[in-house]
Amino acid sequence: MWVLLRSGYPLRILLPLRGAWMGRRGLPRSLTPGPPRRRYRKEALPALEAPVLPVTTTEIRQYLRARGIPFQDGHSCLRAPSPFVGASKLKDQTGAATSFSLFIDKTTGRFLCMTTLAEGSWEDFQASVEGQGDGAKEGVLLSEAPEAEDSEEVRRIWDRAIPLWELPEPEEAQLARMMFGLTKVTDDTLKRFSVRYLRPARRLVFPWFSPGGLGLRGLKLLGAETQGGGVQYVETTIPRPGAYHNLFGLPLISRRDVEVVLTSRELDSLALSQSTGLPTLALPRGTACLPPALLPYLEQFRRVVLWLGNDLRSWEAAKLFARKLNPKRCSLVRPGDQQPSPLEALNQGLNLSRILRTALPAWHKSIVSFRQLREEVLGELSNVEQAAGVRWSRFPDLNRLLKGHRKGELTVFTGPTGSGKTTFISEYALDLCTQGVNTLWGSFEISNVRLARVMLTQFAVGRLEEQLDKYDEWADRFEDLPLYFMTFHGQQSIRTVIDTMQHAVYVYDICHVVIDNLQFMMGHEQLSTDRIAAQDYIVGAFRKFATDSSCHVTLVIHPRKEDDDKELQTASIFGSAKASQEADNVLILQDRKLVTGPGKRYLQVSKNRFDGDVGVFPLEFNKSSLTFSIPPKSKARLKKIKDDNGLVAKKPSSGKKGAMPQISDTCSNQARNPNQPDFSKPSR
Ligand SMILES: Nc1ncnc2c1ncn2[C@@H]1O[C@H](COP(=O)(O)OP(=O)(O)OP(=O)(O)O)[C@@H](O)[C@H]1O
Repeated sequence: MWVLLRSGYPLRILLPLRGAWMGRRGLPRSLTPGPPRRRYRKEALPALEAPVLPVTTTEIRQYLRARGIPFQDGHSCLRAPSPFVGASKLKDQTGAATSFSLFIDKTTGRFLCMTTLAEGSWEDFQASVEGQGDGAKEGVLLSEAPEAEDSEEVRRIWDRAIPLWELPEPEEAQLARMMFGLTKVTDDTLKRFSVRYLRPARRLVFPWFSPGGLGLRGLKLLGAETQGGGVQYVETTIPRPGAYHNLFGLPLISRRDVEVVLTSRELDSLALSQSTGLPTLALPRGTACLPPALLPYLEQFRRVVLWLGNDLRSWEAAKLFARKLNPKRCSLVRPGDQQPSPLEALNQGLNLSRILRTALPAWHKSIVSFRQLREEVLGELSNVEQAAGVRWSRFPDLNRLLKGHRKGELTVFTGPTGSGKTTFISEYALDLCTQGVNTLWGSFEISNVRLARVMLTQFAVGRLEEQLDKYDEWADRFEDLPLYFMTFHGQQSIRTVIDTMQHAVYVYDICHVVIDNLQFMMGHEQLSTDRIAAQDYIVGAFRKFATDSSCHVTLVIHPRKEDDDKELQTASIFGSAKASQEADNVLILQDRKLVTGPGKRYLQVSKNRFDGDVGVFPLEFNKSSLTFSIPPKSKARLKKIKDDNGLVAKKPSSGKKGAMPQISDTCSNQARNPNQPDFSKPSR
């Protein structure tokens, strides 16, 4: 897990959260057996509190021009001669392709020198340029020492793994092929991609070679387990996922290749390469993210086809990644019965080249006709469950009402002061994050350490103070969640916050931003009319961000002062009606007793733009785990329906659509007792 470090302005500095509080387990973020990956840094790191100004593509260009540095415009990067390549080496190189070996990310300014593998921030680059004639004087090229522990492990596993066709027992080889769906993948294909098999663990082993084939930098191990008639794949990477930046298949790409097919699994790339002969690369973390660090390796391609899988999530990911890669050069293979994942297509005897020809351009004009939309509409209709978004595993009632958590929406959340808003929203976001929703937190009121402590307690569903020996175990698991924190504290300008969010979407493929709370962006306006106007502006900015970035924003807003004996309503949200109008969902944490029940808090869904279902359900706070999701078993659940003017008791209902709870292993005691009254949906 990483922290976005604030420095007054958007952030291009990243630190592992471990440094701040995770502590002891020192697994490496970057592993470099083989030639070390070099990271360029200034002699003194910038002080964390010093402002780091945001950079734009225009500024990067202006800077390069002003310094007389020639550059070429690429798809996601600018290319320039590398100051990190020795002069003699440069002289030997004639073509621009080799001498322009520095790739500068147009959005972040980060650079990578393909020749030396030096990398760093835009400030690092400027420092090296300004320190010239001898660029290395101003700074130090740091060879990141390979973590001995990991390199040894990589080497040990790799040496013990053997090619599938060298397995002594034909039955074992046959079984392994069947488990991984590789019965139609030839030995030759496995050989070309250097895939091995680790017998004792029954894992396929995919290597990560340094560019240029100079050494082994890491591994991915893939296990296959049968589950309910299907196969469940389990992945382990060394180094751990955050530092595993392997584009599997890269050593097979030639400089002259101008087209590539990106897949989300190594197995898919094997199938594609074998049946189409086209260059193909597998993304290191599937549909979860496309780290910008990989973009320089994809610059050479004039056409990129994304064929990421056969579900709506893969389709959404493909659209997001295409934005980063430059949609004008991207085409997307749409999931469908006749267009499953590449490996399945191979196994079903489908023609993969023909499927690739059906790929749709990612570039959309501003005005489209229904003809261009009809396939998307069909996709949504035939995948209603997936279109409803990611379902909570701890809050079945939220699934019942909201149906799921969808990209591009704005959720406004309110509740009385001190009622537990932060605590609840922390668990609500954590639940999604554990299911792979990349999450960015903006906690302006409580420190990240405090927040992380609450979240970790909720994650472990128990008090860690009393079992510190388990701390590392939980912390390690927690650290692998796609969870990031902005380090803002106290008042912030909305521009800075939105810039940071945009940066995080680009760098970490963030799909959910939680802002706690909006009042910290309102400045110090004293007049209430100014405050309301400021709030409207901020809500509008978050709305626009959610839509433009296809990212869900959950915004905590304080309520206006109300009589203590009144329930909060949508109209109780501080400010004008703008917040509730712009919001797709409005959630209210009520801390008054239900009229007929024992619950102390309950959650009210008072607006749901997706399908209109609104209603309430009780929340039982568990003080030791700080969770709301595990109610005491014995208590009767009472029912209410929501009406914006107050709460009205309603009879239990049964057999409602979407009433099935989602049960996870952390909340299996949540399964609803059919004899207990259900909570309602309601009136609209
Ligand atoms: N249902 C609850 N019952 C008792 N204590 C609770 C409950 N929910 C949260 N708490 C505790 O109350 C304290 C305040 O909770 P929290 O910070 O989540 O409230 P909040 O509504 O976000 O506050 P604020 O209005 O100041 O932003 C925390 O110590 C939390 O553990």
